[in-house]
Amino acid sequence: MYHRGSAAAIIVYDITKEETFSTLKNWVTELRQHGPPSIVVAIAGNKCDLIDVREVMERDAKDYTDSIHAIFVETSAKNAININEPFIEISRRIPSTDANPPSGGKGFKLLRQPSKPKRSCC
Ligand SMILES: Nc1nc2c(ncn2[C@@H]2O[C@H](COP(=O)(O)OP(=O)(O)OP(=O)(O)O)[C@@H](O)[C@H]2O)c(=O)[nH]1
Repeated sequence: MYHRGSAAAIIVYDITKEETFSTLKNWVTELRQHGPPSIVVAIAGNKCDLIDVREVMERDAKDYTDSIHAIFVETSAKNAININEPFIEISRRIPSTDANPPSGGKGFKLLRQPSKPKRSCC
């Protein structure tokens, strides 16, 4: 896992494999110990279309993610369920890096600087 300078991390487990949820907890511990202190963590329980073979209960995953203040969502990459949601929530939680935005919040125009006249030796 490479996390130096990261603003956010999404950790994915497979809801049909309990061991992937246990492994995820190790990654969270690693992130908390060595990752940036303000990193936003999102946990995605993938393959939520396979509820018949579910091994990780949604309630258990939610309780755990609440305890570590992480974003939680169950996803299905196969059926395109909740794929955008973690990204949207992450973008809400990442603090703005611009402490002094332009007044009015309407942005500003980048203007071309008048080029300095070239000096010539003769
Ligand atoms: N039913 C279902 N299958 C999925 C989903 N996402 C991935 N898969 C399938 O799971 C298998 C592994 O997908 P990969 O993208 O290779 O994921 P991986 O983490 O490398 O592999 P595993 O951990 O072994 O699942 C492939 O057969 C995918 O088609 C999903 O949301 N639902």
